[in-house]
Amino acid sequence: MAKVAVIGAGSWGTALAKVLHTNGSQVTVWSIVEAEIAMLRERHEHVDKLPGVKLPEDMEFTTDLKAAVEDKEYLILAVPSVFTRSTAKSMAPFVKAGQIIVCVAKGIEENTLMTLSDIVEEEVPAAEVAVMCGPSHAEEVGVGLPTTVVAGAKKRKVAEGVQDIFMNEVFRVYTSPDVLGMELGGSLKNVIALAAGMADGLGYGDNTKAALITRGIMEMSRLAIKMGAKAETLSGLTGIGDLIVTCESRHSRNRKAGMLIGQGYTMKQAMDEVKMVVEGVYSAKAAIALAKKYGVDMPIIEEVNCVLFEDKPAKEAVRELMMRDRRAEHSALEWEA
Ligand SMILES: NC(=O)C1=CN([C@@H]2O[C@H](COP(=O)(O)OP(=O)(O)OC[C@H]3O[C@@H](n4cnc5c(N)ncnc54)[C@H](O)[C@@H]3O)[C@@H](O)[C@H]2O)C=CC1
Ligand SMILES: O=C(CO)COP(=O)(O)O
Repeated sequence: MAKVAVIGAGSWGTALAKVLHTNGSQVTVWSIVEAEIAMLRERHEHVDKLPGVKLPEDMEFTTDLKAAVEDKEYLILAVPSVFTRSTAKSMAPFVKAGQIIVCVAKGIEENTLMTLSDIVEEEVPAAEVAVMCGPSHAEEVGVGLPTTVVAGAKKRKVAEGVQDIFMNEVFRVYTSPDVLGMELGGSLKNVIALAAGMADGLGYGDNTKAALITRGIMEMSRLAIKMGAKAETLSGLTGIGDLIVTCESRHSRNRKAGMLIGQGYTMKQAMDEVKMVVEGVYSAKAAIALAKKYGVDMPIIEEVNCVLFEDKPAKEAVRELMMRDRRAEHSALEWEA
């Protein structure tokens, strides 16, 4: 039986805590939000963020970070990306060499352009750092619908350890050494999902959605590969797989926020309405900064930035994408002489 703490009690942390407990781990859930812990203790259910998913009576809930972190083999870091650094910094004094921190959030830090695992390595040098992501909405994981994800780490042993504690007959976990590719896939897809949602909100159709997903994965891949990620990762679960689920699913927070913006809500109104974290809004500026730094063309992500931060109407953004200079689909393909 592994001793595990889930740090962050939003919808994802709660769903993963349930998976770990089902698999026989002893699970402690920590949140900085006292009212959330009080609710979890009393109701054994996150009634706001994951209603209908009952948590076991012997799961512990605490606001005491030291107690949560100490003596645990695995620390599952499930706070939204904007709180990753502050939470990691607060955990650092309690983390001992060899404890494994698994980053399950998705994002790129706006001012440093760092991935979340890099932030955790910087803040908690004693820890071994892993990531886990893929096409996995909490609402479906919480009720045990078959789901596949990938556990990533530089060392195979660490990734396989994460695979061991999470894997079961409805939660299949692959492993990968391409942590960078996984994290870029998981973060950039949220920005494309905002665009897909905007298309839905504008009343556009399946053709538009397919175009955004296909051209979206191309621009995500262009950047990720230039940064050193592997092409296979972008065409796997944490790339195209996660992009498909987030652009299509009724559970997707980013798609929903985009849809509201497409219907005329402001970014702030849309984020308030979704009530859970809309990571694409935070990753959008970082994505465009990385595109500039690495000299990569990312037209969809550029237009999403214009809609979010420059009040460009979503309809106008789609028109501009459609009216870009004509070109070949794959510029590297050669023509007959
Ligand atoms: N919900 C999902 O289906 C999935 C979410 N993720 C990722 O997991 C991360 C967390 O997402 P959700 O659980 O959906 O978010 P959420 O919006 O449901 O939960 C946010 C939680 O953050 C915590 N929090 C609030 N303020 C904080 C602070 N100042 N410091 C530290 N923690 C604080 C609280 O526990 C709060 O419930 C995101 O990066 C998301 O992209 C990844 C896969 C699936
Ligand atoms: O990353 C996630 C699911 O894989 C959560 O983000 P969305 O809810 O926007 O899809």
